[in-house]
Amino acid sequence: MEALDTAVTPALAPAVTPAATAPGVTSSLAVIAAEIASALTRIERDAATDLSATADLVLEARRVFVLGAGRSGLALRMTAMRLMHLGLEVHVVGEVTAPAIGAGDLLLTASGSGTTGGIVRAAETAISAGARIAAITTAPASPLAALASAVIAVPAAGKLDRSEAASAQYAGSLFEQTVVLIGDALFDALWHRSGQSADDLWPRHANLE
Ligand SMILES: O=C([C@H](O)CO)[C@H](O)[C@H](O)COP(=O)(O)O
Repeated sequence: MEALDTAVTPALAPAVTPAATAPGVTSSLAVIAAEIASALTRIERDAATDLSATADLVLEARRVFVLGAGRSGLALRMTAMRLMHLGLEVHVVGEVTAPAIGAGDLLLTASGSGTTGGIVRAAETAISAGARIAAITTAPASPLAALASAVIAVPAAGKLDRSEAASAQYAGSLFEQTVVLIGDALFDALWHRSGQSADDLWPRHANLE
């Protein structure tokens, strides 16, 4: 037990700001809520944003593949689940059951930087195979965006993404939060277009614990 304490202590050492003077969780939550609202509002006003085109690409696709690295990928998995609930054939790239992508398929990607090597290479491969790309990114001039048929440009760069950070949060946190909400907005719009009721979708929810 003593050895464990010794190992953990150095990780806690940088916390030099007394808890009483540091912003509390409630304060941080208010900042995050304001940042999300600002980023999503600015998406609506951004002429480069292609929300409707992305929804159309999803509807037109034979199958939808989703791909993102790290937290961007985790956020996009939530969208993958909802699109499956909608009745679409959806695959998470990297899962053992994901088949080869091909003509008529859509690769829906999320990358804050738009430069993550594995994502860009996968997009190039997908295009070679005849698929189309949709990209959610903070960087509309990035290599990933250049490959995409539709780009949802989110003003959500974090402190490690670019020098002119749009967010006070750590790294890609704001971007990753918006990916979840953009995915929910895509789902919501597509759900209404589908004419299905909530009851129609419910049987597609996982029933194995
Ligand atoms: O997990 C991530 C990191 O913690 C930033 O918050 C990123 O999502 C991951 O590194 C992928 O980067 P991007 O492709 O630039 O989103």
